[in-house]
Formats: sequence, C-alpha cells, structure tokens
Amino acid sequence: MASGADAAAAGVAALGISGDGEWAEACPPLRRNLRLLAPDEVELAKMLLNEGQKHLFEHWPEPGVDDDKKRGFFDQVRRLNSNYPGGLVSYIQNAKELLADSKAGKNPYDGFTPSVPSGEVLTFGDDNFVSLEAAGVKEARNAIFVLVAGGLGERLGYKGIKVALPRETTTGKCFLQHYIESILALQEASCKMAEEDGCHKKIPFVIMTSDDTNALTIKLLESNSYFGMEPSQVKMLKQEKVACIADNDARLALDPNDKYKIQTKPHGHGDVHSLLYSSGLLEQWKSEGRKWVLFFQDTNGLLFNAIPSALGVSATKGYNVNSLAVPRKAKEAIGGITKLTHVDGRTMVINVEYNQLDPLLRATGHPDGDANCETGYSPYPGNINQLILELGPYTEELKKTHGAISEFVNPKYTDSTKTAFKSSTRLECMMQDYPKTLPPSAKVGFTVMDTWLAYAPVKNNPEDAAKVPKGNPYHSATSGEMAIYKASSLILRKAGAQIADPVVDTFSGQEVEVWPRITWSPRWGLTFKDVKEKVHGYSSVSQRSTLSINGRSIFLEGLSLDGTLIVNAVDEAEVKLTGHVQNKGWTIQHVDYKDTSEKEEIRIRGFKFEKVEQLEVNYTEPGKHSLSA
Ligand SMILES: O=c1ccn([C@@H]2O[C@H](COP(=O)(O)OP(=O)(O)O[C@H]3O[C@H](CO)[C@H](O)[C@H](O)[C@H]3O)[C@@H](O)[C@H]2O)c(=O)[nH]1
Repeated sequence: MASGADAAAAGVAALGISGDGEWAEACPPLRRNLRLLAPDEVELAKMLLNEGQKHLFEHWPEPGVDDDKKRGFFDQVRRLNSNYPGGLVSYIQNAKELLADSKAGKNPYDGFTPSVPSGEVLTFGDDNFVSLEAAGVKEARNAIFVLVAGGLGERLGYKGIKVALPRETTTGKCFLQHYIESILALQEASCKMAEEDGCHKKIPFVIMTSDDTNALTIKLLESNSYFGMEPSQVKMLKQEKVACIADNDARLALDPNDKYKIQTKPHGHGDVHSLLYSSGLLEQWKSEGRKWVLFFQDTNGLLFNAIPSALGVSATKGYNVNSLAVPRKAKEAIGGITKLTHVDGRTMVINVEYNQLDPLLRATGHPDGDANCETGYSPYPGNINQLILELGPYTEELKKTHGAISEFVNPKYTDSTKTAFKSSTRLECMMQDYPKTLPPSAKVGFTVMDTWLAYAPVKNNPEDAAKVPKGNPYHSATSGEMAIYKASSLILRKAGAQIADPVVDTFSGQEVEVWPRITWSPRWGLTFKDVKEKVHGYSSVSQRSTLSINGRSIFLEGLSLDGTLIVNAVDEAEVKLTGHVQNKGWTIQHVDYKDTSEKEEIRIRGFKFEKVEQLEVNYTEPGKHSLSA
C-alpha cells in the first residue's frame, strides 16, 4: 500500500501541478511541505495563498516535524471550507467587505429612516386574548418548535449548559424539561380540539446545539428519558463555528494555544436557517401538512405563556413572519422592532439590534437617540427573539437563499485609527434577520405582550445584573425565577384567586419583588381558560406561601394557603383543594454569590429555600379526591 506521502505526491502529479510547487514560491515553508498533502489539500493550500493567508504556514517546520499536526490543520480547513456557503473564499471576501465598511464607519442602515411600526398589542386575559389562545392551541398540532441552544451564555458565566439550569427552584425543573412538557401539553390539547379530523401528530422539536453544548444537551435528554417526549420527536442540529479574523485584511487567526489550528468562534443563532434548509426537514414537514415553525431561545421561563395567543395571531392574521415583542426600556439589551423606509421607497419591519438602534436614530433626526417616550418605554417594541414563521413561504424563501442570513462583524479596535483589533473577530448572523431578504409582499408582523407575562431571560451574572441602570430589567437568574412567581400570581389573581401582594427584597444587589412562590406544570395551566376553569370559590394564598401544582385536574375550590403545599396527581385523578392549609412553610435564605460552598445554580440566583415544613400530597389513583384540611 502506498504511504500517505506517496499518495499525496501522486495527487500533486495527477493534478498537473509542477512538482516543485512554484505556485507556492511566496511561502517557502509551505512549498517544502507540499509532498505531505493530498490533492484536495493542495487545492485548499492554493486557495489560502490566493486569499492572502500565507501567514498560516510561515511557522511550519521542515517535513518530518509535526506532520500529523499539519495534516490535522487541513482537516480543519476542509471542514471550515465545506461548512460555509461558498466556502472559505466567500467567507474571507465577505469579511474583507464588512471590515472595510466597519472601518469606514458605514451605517448598515444607510438610506433608511426608522419609524414605529404597527402590530398586534394583546391584553392578557381579555376576550380577544382568550379567543386567540384557543386559535393558537388548535394550530399547535401543525407546528414545529426550534430551540436555538448553541450559545455558551458567556455573560451569565455559568459553567454548564443554560437549558439545564432550574427554571425555578421550587420544583427544580430545568428549562429544557419545562419546554418539553409545554410542547407535550400543547400537543395533547391541540389534538383533543381537532379530534373530529383525527389527529395523530406529534409536534417535532428541533434543538440547535454547537460543539460547546451538544454533548451536554444529549446527555441531559438521555439521562431524563427525554422528559417524556418520544426520542424520535427530537432532532438535534449542530452548528459549526467559523474562522476568526485577525485584522482588516481578513487574515485568519491562529489558535493562540495551537499553531496548527485556526481559531474559531460561534457564527450566531442565524445558522439555524441554513441548518434547517440543509437538513431536508422543511420539505418533510411540508409533506406532512405542517404549517408553522416556532423559534425560541434557551432561558425564557415565561415564553410558553405567550405561545398560544401569538400562534393564534399568526393564524388569524395570516402572518408569514410574526415576532414576539414586549415593551422595551430605552437602552435595554434587546433589539427594537422597527419599520425602515428607504429613500427608494422600500420598507421592511425588522429587528434593529440594541447597539445599532441608538446610532440609527441619532443619524436620522432624533438627537436623543434611543430614549423612552411619555409611556416610560422606548416607542420601539423589544424583540424577544421568538419568531413564528409560516412554513410554506419559509421553505420557498430558503430554496432561494439556502438559509444564508445577512452577516455583520463587530471588531473591537485598539484605537480610533481602527487599524488593529483588541482580539480576533468573526462574521456573525442572527436568526431574526431572516425577513431582510423577503419581498415587500411578505406579511411581516409582530405581537406585543406584557413583559411580566412573556419575557424573563437568564443572561447576566449577579455582578453585571446589579449594575443594570435602575428601572431596567436584570435578566439574571434571580429576576428570572422571581418573574415565574409574579406571572403565576398575576394569572391566578386574574382567574379570581386572592393572592397576597409581593414584598421587596434585595439579592446580590438586585432589588426584586418577591411574590408567593406559585408554580404549576404546563398540563395544568396551558392557557388562561385552563387556569380559570380550575379556580373556584374564594381561594387565597398568603405572601410567605409556596404552592406547587403538578397534575392535570387539580381544582382550587376555596383553598386558603398559608405555608407550603405541594400537590402531585396522576392525570386521571380529579383533586379538589379546599379548606385552610397552614404550616411553617419554606423560608427564603440569602446566598452570597461568592460563597463557593453553594452550588453554582444557587449562587447565581442569590437565594435558596429553607424547607422548614410543608404539606405534600400525592394522588396516584384515578377517581375523585378532595384535600380538605
Ligand atoms: O452562535 C450562537 C449564539 C447564540 N445561540 C443561541 O441564541 C440564543 C440567544 O443568544 P443570546 O442570549 O446571547 O442573545 P442576545 O442577548 O445577544 O440577543 C438576542 O436575544 C434578545 C432577547 O433575549 C434580543 O431579541 C436580541 O435582539 C437577540 O439578538 C440563545 O438561546 C443561544 O443559546 C446559538 O444557538 N448560537
């Protein structure tokens, strides 16, 4: 059998490349190593030299030294080349253009004037909301959920994957479990509503991961039996990283720890579109008669409060694109949904990212930039990056674009000459930029809901959260958990229960409202109508109480709770909660975020529960039951 080097040499001859590699004259270390390379590697090497990348080889020693590493280098180049539409040549050329624009300070929205768009503004619990929720639940069996979870969450500084974090620590259920249980509850409710048409649909659930998150995400699913979902319903798509760029000439950066590797970084959540396109799933879903693709992010514990009504808006308004939004505080780190009108008459409704909204407004006659208006909020609704796309038009669009999303670059320059970077950069893309390529005829809308109902992400570590300007949301593990209790309390209030007012407390420098710690499983209260049907009579929950409801048919019928009550029931058990439950309950203990004796997921939220006393009841038998304390 021929050795690798022999085969490579034969490949060089077969390609008609002159044996002494004259083409590599400009880079003697590469030229001396050519005989190690296979034919396709020679082509890749030529491409790199043509694109001004000879520095990648200049430190290469003579053949015989580190040969495996040199081949490993080309393995990586091959991967980077095949994972980017148009290969590395396109990547480098796109980078050169975007870097030149960035250096010149070119405004990506040149020629566009921003204005406040109009969309659907929903009021929780009114008749319109309830009927939209019903319409959304009905449509859910035609939906597909796509979770983008390739990000490391550097701002949070948590070592694990974010979807494994507890959504709240009363039950300790992680975000991924909550998402899966919510999708399964929707699936069941939707199929029930559509019984007359016969419904056998399982809602597909796609998770986009990256090398940073893939193995841990699979482990979390497998070690928990997919949290009750059929494993075949879940599809994993892994995004690849892209090459880092060291300078304005788009020279690729070598990994500081390994000179035979190109440094790589994530390309952004926009990759989800090209991965879905190349997976072939879109066509499959279309042939199965599915209709909606819902994209969402890793740590919004309130999201599923907003899904049924927002899907109802998409269905009733016929939106090709529907972005979920909340009122936005000026300078809050979420993009603003904006109508852009070009001097040539083109218009689009698009997310303008938070770092671009202020300069765009200033450049177009708004000297205060990104400022609150008389409502106390920015007039531009805040994009929470939950997108509902209509599958048919989405598939057609992706056939044209192959899922390529407009990219941007965000180099951190060392000084105002903009000639050098503090650290390497890379091209990035965002999933919410999908509408940028759509024709003007596309129906692009948005749906605004109250923040307390729909949006509480976990993004910031305690130290950074404490520095957030007063009045702006913390987006921390502390605020993320407290938001769950607030939303549950307000929903129960609206359903007629007496829920005590919150108290204000400060955890890790963050002042938050502490509501009674109320949580329920998605199959208990998927929509407001579900909750209303389960709250009767005069039920009340005191401020220091904890109430965890886990089961489908549990009814609050004149329950008065002052302490901790945990109710678990199988689906076939119908449980009435009445009477007065009183015990010492669970108290909230402050935790110092620097206290390494506490687990990281506790430290980042700044509190834990001391479980002093509780009443826990488990109904494992079908039939009618009553808890009358
Ligand atoms: O390469 C990546 C980068 C991120 N993600 C995922 O994308 C989601 C969003 O990431 P971030 O939380 O870091 O997003 P940002 O805070 O930068 O901002 C995004 O989320 C905000 C709302 O939470 C606003 O909507 C904003 O406009 C939007 O870009 C996460 O689920 C993350 O896991 C990936 O899958 N791959």
